[in-house]
Amino acid sequence: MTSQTSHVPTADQIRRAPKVLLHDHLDGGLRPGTIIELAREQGYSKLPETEPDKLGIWFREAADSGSLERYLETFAHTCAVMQTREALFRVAAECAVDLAEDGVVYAEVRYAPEQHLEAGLTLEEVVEAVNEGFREGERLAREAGHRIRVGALLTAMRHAARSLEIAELANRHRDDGVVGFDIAGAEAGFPPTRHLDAFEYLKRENNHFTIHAGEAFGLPSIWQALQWCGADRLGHGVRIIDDIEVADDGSVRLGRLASYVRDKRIPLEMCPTSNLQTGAAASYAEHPVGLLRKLHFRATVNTDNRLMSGTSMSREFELLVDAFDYTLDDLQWFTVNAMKSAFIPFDERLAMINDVIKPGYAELKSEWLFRQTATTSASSGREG
Ligand SMILES: O=c1[nH]cnc2c1ncn2[C@@H]1O[C@H](CO)[C@@H](O)[C@H]1O
Ligand SMILES: [Zn+2]
Repeated sequence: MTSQTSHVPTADQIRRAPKVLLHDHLDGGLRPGTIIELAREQGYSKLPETEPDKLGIWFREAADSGSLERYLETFAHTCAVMQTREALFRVAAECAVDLAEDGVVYAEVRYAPEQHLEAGLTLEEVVEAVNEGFREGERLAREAGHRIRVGALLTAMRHAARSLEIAELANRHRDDGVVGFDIAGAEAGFPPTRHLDAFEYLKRENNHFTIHAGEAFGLPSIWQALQWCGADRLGHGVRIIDDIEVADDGSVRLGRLASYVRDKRIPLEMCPTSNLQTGAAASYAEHPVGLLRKLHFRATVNTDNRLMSGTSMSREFELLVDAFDYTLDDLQWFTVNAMKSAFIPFDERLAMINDVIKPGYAELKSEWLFRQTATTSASSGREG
């Protein structure tokens, strides 16, 4: 057994590996059982299923439509039950606990405050309830022996007209658990430049933002997000491969935009399963993350919506290990990339990399040594 093959991670090692998640929607990650309980408490009667397993399957299948617009329709049910302080607190706490159990040590979780005002909460109250929920989830995770830190990203919906207001909200709460801003929703027909005032405001405030771009629409969306809006990161960004040519002899030519993305180390928040469901990629093996990792783009791996995709960080890593034969070194590379790209201060990112991520992977990588010793002594014992 060579050390190289020993480093092909097992499912158990992937789960125990420290992981960093930059792109996860709070309203796309509820436990099915929680949705059912909240719906019952709140008198919401439109759920398509009332048994947790069936509801989980319903979300996955409904999200498998091949279209981003149809995929997004499923969020009507999750948002419907996230309209009170108690519900937001519970969903946020469970999110932190679930991520921690899956081995995520740092997460930026996003949601759109404007979608949680139907029962009379103010934007401020929504942010406070979610922040309190994340703190509670971090505490519960610690009690269960896990360490996780969760930051919030406030999303504005790109079809709506509240982005400046949401950007101001994010800025007001920047020292209080909100680490940045995002825009999401249907991409085609809603270019990021519609929200230029919000992005310009955040830049003047020296604040951070990511933009969903290059998922359901191609290079022009990525170009606008970077060169007009000044995004720090790209949500998905998979269509950047439209600006990369791979010749038959394997040589690669990057266009101007792809070169810029790689040269400037623009982080790509890639979400493989979500991309298969919305039609942005055809299969795991053909997912652009494979090529982008080889070309040393600042690629990261993410869940997007754990409920709609029936996934977790560990599962996304497992699927990529199957598709691309990734080793623990590759998973560490994605994880360090993600931590470098987080919106928390540099010294804290560095400490997470040096004190949590690298030691965690080093520990996992050393395990094969001990397994081999045990096998050898057992077999020599039998022979003797
Ligand atoms: O992959 C995606 N692309 C674009 N928008 C999305 C995606 N996943 C979720 N949302 C949208 O973001 C809102 C806030 O969390 C969700 O309600 C959903 O409408
Ligand atoms: Zn997303």
